[in-house]
Amino acid sequence: MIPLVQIRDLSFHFGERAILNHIELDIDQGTTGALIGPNGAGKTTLLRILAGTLTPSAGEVLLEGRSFTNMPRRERAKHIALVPQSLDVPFEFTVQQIVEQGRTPYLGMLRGLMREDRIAVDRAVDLTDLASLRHRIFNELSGGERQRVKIALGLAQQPRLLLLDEPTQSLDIGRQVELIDLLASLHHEGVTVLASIHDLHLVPGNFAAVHLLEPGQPLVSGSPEIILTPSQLSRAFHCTPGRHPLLQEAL
Ligand SMILES: Nc1ncnc2c1ncn2[C@@H]1O[C@H](COP(=O)(O)OP(=O)(O)OP(=O)(O)O)[C@@H](O)[C@H]1O
Repeated sequence: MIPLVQIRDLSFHFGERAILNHIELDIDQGTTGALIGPNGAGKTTLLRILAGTLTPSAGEVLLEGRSFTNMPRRERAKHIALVPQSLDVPFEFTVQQIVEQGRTPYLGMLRGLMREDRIAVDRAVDLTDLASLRHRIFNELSGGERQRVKIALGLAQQPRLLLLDEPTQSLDIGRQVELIDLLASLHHEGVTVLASIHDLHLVPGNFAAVHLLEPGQPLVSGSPEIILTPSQLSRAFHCTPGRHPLLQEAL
């Protein structure tokens, strides 16, 4: 079966600086992947390329074998949604209004929200347990509450691939577990998930595949048992073995 997404020999430069070099990656339909790597390795950059908000300098991204780069932006947004690290909301938008923005790719010039749009928004609100916050102002929410709103916004797009950029950032441990449970329920609904993540202890048991990105290096992919070894992590994160609990024994 053809992978949902294929990244082929992809490189990316910011000006003269090479950030991603010759990246190869297949993402199979219905899988959950964790994208890990040290600060500055290019995880956000890779997610943004996958979401279509950055264009690769070389190589290509294929969605079910079709060029993703040449697909109209609106069409791309129906397949792949990115939950960013932060969301700047300049006005006093409510949670409901923000989540409704996820329907933008489906709206025509003269077409407001239709029944199917409201169903998708309600479903996203339910999955992220936001019903009680629906009428609150986004900018007045806590970091953890905002995180759930960003995810609901992505879910309202009804993507086949949901990308999340450090989704556990600013979540307490209870909310981290809720997030992991939410990703598991999305997985059961057939949504493919790729999340960049620094909390490596959350990876085993919750993500089937791990993709390790080091600056300027090819992406290394495998199961958590293969990738999350003390020797591999201490090399990738430039940390002496034994100096961090995660580097003392396999996760
Ligand atoms: N707009 C930009 N212009 C120039 N360089 C940039 C720009 N955005 C990011 N970079 C650089 O690209 C590199 C990769 O950044 P990126 O945010 O993708 O890394 P990351 O792996 O997500 O890091 P972190 O774990 O710290 O979030 C970094 O060195 C960063 O400074």
